[in-house]
Amino acid sequence: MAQPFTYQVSPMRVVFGVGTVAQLADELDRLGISRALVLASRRQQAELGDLAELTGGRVAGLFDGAVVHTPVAVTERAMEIVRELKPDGVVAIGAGAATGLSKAIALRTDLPQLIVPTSYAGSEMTPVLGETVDGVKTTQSSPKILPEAVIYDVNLTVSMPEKFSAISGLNAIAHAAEALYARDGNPITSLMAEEAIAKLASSLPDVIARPRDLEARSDALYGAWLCAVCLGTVGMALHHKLCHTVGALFDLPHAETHAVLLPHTIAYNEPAARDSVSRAARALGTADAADGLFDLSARLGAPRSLAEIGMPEHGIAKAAALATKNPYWNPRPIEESGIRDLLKRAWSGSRPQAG
Ligand SMILES: NC(=O)C1=CN([C@@H]2O[C@H](COP(=O)(O)OP(=O)(O)OC[C@H]3O[C@@H](n4cnc5c(N)ncnc54)[C@H](O)[C@@H]3O)[C@@H](O)[C@H]2O)C=CC1
Ligand SMILES: O=C(O)/C=C\C(=O)CC(=O)O
Repeated sequence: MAQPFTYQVSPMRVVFGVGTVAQLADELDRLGISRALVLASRRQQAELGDLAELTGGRVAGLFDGAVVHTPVAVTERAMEIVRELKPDGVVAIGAGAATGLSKAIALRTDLPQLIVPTSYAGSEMTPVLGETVDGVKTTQSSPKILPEAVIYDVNLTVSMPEKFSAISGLNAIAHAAEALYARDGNPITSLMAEEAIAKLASSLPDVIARPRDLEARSDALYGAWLCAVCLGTVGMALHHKLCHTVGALFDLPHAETHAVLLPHTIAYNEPAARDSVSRAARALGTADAADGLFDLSARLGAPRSLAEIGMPEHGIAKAAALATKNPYWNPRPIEESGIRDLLKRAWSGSRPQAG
């Protein structure tokens, strides 16, 4: 018998393809944006050329100070520019850091947002924003945070360094993997999650081998988009909570933290969500999802230990205590001693175990 479920689709326009950034001016018109604040790094500005030309003159100003984990101090600097220039919309061209800043501005102003993602992080599809103050990330969800439109241009992902592409792809896979056992999961999201994991698991090795291959890049971006839809549709669980806790506490790189922790959090949850986790294994083409993810990381040359990405060993106990203080819903009860053991294994890069 089918499980009862609720399924709600986000009001979001998506344009996907190769060279789609050329449609930026048309998409701005659709949203009624004629004076955009553009959030883009110098590297992206150089890659895109003349932004005034690309947007048909619809630029009020530029801000290139977005950083990972959306610190409120950076948002306040950007808000000064918003108050000064009075733009009628925000355009973020960049990876998750630029998207996070755009969402933080939209939360405060309700300005419409158009996002052009350049990594596989997936924030552009979600009404979720995590903001950081003094090493603590607080996550909230609001319809104001959800971007109105997204242009996925495969060309803009080609410059993503190979190693970061793999790591960012594992961040995306985490969204789909957790969607399979989400409390508010539903059949459509699960179908997308399986397809997403399979697409990324098969395309990421090709992206590493041939980073300029548009077919591999296109498959990876398509998989990342599906993962992002999953994250935008259902709630997060232990894996995301743990990443946010250790990421903000020790200022760890976001996607790398996901890549290291994913096999361990999936192993922890597997005894309580066998059917869902077996769908992830099927998508990976392995008998065991946690082992399959651990092996995929090795194959992609992604980091496999928290030590390697800068977490101090003495931080394990503090992180376990913090992660269990205000936990997200999770299929398996979140127990501090179990999480401490999980973090010990992830810190040293040991093979995942249910614990
Ligand atoms: N709220 C949400 O739903 C989500 C939020 N996030 C947030 O996004 C942030 C992480 O985003 P990421 O994309 O992982 O990292 P990021 O935005 O920090 O970018 C990482 C690095 O990759 C480089 N890069 C990205 N795309 C590139 C390209 N095409 N060519 C060359 N270099 C490129 C960037 O310049 C940067 O140096 C975090 O703050 C995280 O919390 C991530 C996923 C979902
Ligand atoms: O961890 C993720 O990839 C998903 C959500 C967030 O990063 C939340 C945020 O900090 O914006």
